[in-house]
Amino acid sequence: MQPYSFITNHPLFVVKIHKSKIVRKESSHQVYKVPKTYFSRWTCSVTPKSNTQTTLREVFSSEPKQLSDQKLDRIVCKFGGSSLANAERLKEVGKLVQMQLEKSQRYPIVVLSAMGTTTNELLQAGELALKEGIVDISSIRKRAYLACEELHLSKEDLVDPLLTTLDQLLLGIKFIKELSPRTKDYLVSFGERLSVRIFASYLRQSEGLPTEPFDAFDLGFVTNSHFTNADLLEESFPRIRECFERLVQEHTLAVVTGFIAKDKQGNITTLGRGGSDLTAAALGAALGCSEVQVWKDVDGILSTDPRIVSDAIPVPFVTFQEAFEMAYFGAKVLHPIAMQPAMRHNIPIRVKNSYNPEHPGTVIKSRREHPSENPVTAISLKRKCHLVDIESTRMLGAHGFLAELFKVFGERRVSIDMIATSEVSVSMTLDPKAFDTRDKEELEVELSKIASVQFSGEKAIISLVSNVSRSTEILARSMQVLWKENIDVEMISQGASKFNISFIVEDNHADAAIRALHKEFFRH
Ligand SMILES: Nc1ncnc2c1ncn2[C@@H]1O[C@H](COP(=O)(O)OP(=O)(O)O)[C@@H](O)[C@H]1O
Ligand SMILES: N[C@@H](CC(=O)OP(=O)(O)O)C(=O)O
Repeated sequence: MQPYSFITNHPLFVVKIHKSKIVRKESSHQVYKVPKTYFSRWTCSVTPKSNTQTTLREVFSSEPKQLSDQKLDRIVCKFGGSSLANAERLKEVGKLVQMQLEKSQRYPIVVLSAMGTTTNELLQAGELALKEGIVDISSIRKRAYLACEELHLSKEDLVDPLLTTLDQLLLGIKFIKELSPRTKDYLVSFGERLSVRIFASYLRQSEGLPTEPFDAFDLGFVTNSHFTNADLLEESFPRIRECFERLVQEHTLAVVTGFIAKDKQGNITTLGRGGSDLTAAALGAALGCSEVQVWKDVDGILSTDPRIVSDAIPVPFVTFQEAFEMAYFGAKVLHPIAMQPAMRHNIPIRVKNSYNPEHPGTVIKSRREHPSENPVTAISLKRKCHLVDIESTRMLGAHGFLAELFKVFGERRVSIDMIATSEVSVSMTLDPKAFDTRDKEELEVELSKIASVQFSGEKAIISLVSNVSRSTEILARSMQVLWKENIDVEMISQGASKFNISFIVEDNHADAAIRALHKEFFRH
């Protein structure tokens, strides 16, 4: 089928419309070239549902919908693991979904992560099977069974088939002694696949809602094969739209797995930790929804990590770029890439608290209507980064040095976060998540061919997401504060991003630095 094809819901015919000149003639289908006045560049195949005299003209008597520009008058509501810890929380989330339904009179599209810490437990179970030869899914089984019992659902039909397959997968890991990134993705997919089935069943049986669970890969989510951190392919967007229109009726409340997708070979992939936010934003963008709501356990995006500063305050508004900088530089609250589809299609994201639904939370939009008085919007922290100091062994100013350097990192898919250069030396920080000991050894060997290299671990990047047009003030106040705290700044990056000023400090000074800076900009 062509990517843009869709099926109309005519009562008398199954009508498949294809954006192509020629449609393969299937035995049971009559193929019609539709008159230009109805669908320019569209052809269709029509299968009568029953013996009927209805003419084609009647089938196409209404104006065709323009698939690509059409907006869907629904919102996407994503609930993360922190909102789905147990049966009680699932009931609360059920209430929030009903509230949304009453408010808008439209079924929201619900995206769910795995319940609580299931993803971590699945990964631990994989490691245990690999390293100790022990197959143990008791914590995962217990959570799923407890939820079924408390929600009065039959565990035999709902979760047992998935748990049996999970058991077999772990046995496979134990015997084959292999836990490749591909297997890891298959392993963690059980978390989201369990949660959507339990929640959809609960809403259907207890609340009488027309709910159906969907695995995101059945709704068109296609990625490349970078297992554990796969990129959503552009072709997913028209596919999602086509699948959604075909599989989800107007009166269906769809509950979709976050985080997981499939590659073109049909292997299950994941979008990176926290990737359900991206699933929600991609669905919202593909379907032209009016809003994407991301429900967490905090009152929106806070001025800094609440685990370091307990009185961090909610930020009512941030731009997409600011949210991206925050997320990329460590604020765990949102997946860094999630902003991209929403930003491209100009769909606002609202971060809300499922434990405090009355709070307005944070709105993320393209543009700020009024400049904020505070030059700093929020402070984020990325810990345990590696700092690499590289000095060219070639003569001063040799061209192509930086290009060669970046090629070494690019080939190993190691991303560089911050960078500072002088004539012959370069210092950079590396994302700890995309970098392991083997990468380090390989990088050392390759880089030593063109430069002298020194790695030092245990660094932290502190990022002030801010109005950079006030950078002199921000830098002066920040340096003063850090100087008083006796904290050395090892590197500064300012100016490259219009929304971010970053400093490198020793990791063991990071908490003190964040507290001092937060006090200076938010609590003075
Ligand atoms: N700047 C920040 N604003 C809000 N939350 C933050 C921030 N930085 C870190 N966090 C942490 O992010 C958590 C929410 O993200 P996460 O656990 O991924 O939610 P979920 O699993 O519900 O998607 C919060 O509980 C909070 O501890
Ligand atoms: N369950 C996955 C995906 C996810 O997005 O989770 P959460 O929404 O709870 O951050 C993870 O733990 O990474």
